[in-house]
Amino acid sequence: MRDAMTHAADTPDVPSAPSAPDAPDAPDAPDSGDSTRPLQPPGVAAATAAAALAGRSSTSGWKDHAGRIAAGFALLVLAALPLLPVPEFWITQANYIGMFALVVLGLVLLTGVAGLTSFGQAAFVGLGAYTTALLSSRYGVSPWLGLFAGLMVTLVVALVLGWITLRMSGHYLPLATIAWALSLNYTIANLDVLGKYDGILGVPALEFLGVSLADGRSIYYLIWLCALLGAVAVRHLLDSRPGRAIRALGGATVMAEAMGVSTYRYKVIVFLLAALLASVSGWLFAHVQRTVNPSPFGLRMGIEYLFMAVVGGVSSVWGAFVGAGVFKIIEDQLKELLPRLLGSNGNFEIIVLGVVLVLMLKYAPKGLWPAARLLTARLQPTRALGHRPVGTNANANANADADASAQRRPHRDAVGAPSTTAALPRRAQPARGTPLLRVDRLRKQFGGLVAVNDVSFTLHAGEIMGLIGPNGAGKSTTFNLISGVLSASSGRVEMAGTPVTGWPSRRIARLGLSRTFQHVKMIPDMTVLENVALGGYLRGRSGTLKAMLRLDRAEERQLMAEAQRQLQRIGMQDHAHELAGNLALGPQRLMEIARALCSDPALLLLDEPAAGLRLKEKQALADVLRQLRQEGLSILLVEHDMDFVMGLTDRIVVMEFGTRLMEGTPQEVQASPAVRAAYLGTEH
Ligand SMILES: Nc1ncnc2c1ncn2[C@@H]1O[C@H](COP(=O)(O)OP(=O)(O)OP(=O)(O)O)[C@@H](O)[C@H]1O
Repeated sequence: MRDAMTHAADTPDVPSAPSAPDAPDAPDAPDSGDSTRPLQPPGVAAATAAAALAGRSSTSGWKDHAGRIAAGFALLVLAALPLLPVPEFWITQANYIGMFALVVLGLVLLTGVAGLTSFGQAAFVGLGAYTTALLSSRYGVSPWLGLFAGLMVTLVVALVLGWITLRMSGHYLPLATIAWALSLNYTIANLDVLGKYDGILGVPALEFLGVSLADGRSIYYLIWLCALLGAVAVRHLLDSRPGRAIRALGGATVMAEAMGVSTYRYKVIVFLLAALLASVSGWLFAHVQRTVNPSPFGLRMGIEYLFMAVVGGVSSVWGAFVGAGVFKIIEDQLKELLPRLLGSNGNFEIIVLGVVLVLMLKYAPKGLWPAARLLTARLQPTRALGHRPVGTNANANANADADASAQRRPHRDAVGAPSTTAALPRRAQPARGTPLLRVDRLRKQFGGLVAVNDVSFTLHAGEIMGLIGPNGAGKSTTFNLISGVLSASSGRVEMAGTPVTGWPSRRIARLGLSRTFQHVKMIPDMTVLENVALGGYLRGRSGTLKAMLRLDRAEERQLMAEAQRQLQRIGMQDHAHELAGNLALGPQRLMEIARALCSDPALLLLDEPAAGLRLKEKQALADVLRQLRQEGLSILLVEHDMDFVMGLTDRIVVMEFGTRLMEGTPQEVQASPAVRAAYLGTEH
């Protein structure tokens, strides 16, 4: 168990959606210290970091430049399209692509990033469309008020649905989305007031400052304004404090909770955002079509939105546009072509699209946008690759799409000027020698197995305590009970005088407890710097709206500067912009320590921090931990490397078969025949 890691760190094909680093029984992989850079004492690292950042800028500068030119060109084409003498059909297509992309953007957040699959987004489109259609056509309400009303109706319905379904896991959530997609659609189709299957006719056109948006060319700008604003807001969100928490939802919830994140709250937020984006699309749809009926809001359309997301790249913001565009254009062409080819009418395009989806899942599961990014990264001039900074690799660059990786730019700003960024406030450490952690007859049973059997000990502020014992002794389970990852069967845990037994880990984290995990838990497609910054979650305040409006930059700079500082402290600064999933096990463990330190803890729980490190790295890590102790931090560590433990700890608790065998100084423990017997597996 102890040498296990959560994923293949050197896998070149890093998934753009978070994988499952939280899985407790992840496959074992050999330790690899090769890419580990020696730990450096605090302060020595600054020059190296600056050099790495300077080296980095030439590659990313080229990419940024090319990216900006491509984006500028795309915007120019978008802006000019309605002014050009192109067929009306093109404009209609572009309008639908913009409206579809809005819904798919929600799916990028919900499914691609947060890992919550929904087949029901079309129902939210329907809520937005029907609300404005009903109010504006029957009651003469302004369509702009209809937008607001649609958003409110969607918000209420999504809140209720989210509250009921978002605690479900596995296959149950997608099944639940199918259920509510069907029931919402049938409800709409059977209400007299909504015109049943005939729907509502005579929906008025939108007007803006007295200008009618009745024709396709004039509403085009509004549709694309909404779509692009949605995309920018989603990108901003993903590149922020709440964004990092959202990106943990896809497979790192245990870790995120231990860093103080309420993962359920963020699931609800993402669900609401996706529903609201769909509702805006529905509002536009109603005023483009000037009529609504239930069929565009059914389950089939819900599946097609997911299809678009997968085609474009389910975790990629710009992939939403690619997916919507490719889907709409191919579907329309097939609708024209297939009946002519086959000589009869029918929805043959569905069959072809189904086959295309299966082939895409097989050969390009990440979607077209990430595939295009990979291709352009490969075509990148070798000159630029030659300037790649220490610690990064081509795969990191190529896979750094996730569009979630928009985050890099501000981070560079942040770490580029750490001296001008005010440091985050720090917690007052408890007085040295006072009891900080009291564990009293703590017990955990897994069925008939007593993993932790009435264990008691007290850790005092400012000391480093070791928790050792043979494999299976119950050390990691004890860690999980103390930190709230597992709930105790009985017993009591007190942190700084506060009873925390039964508290969830995010609540305990607020008291200043931070931890690392026996099996590294991280977000592999986020950079090392971002992973570490997630540790500082509780030190920030910026919420979702602030992040989407980009009003969080000052705080974000502080968080990033703090993350950079902690990386420097443990000698990992050269890896700051590398994808965490590309690190070897040793650096991943160090990254976890930096992440825990980023929370400014009073008590640090380290589960096998030295595993995967080379001798010099272990010695440097021990130096860093001693330095932390000097600064007043208290540390409880589980470790199998006896030299490391004996040279570092003040006191040691030895466990065997779930019970506390003894407690004493390193010398007392080393001299104990009982401890030796426990390790040798003999009677005592
Ligand atoms: N979730 C679980 N369900 C059932 N049994 C578990 C669970 N977690 C741990 N155990 C069992 O509890 C016992 C203690 O496990 P634990 O991981 O705490 O030991 P450890 O001292 O940390 O061992 P190692 O040094 O090998 O990591 C083991 O027998 C283990 O198989």
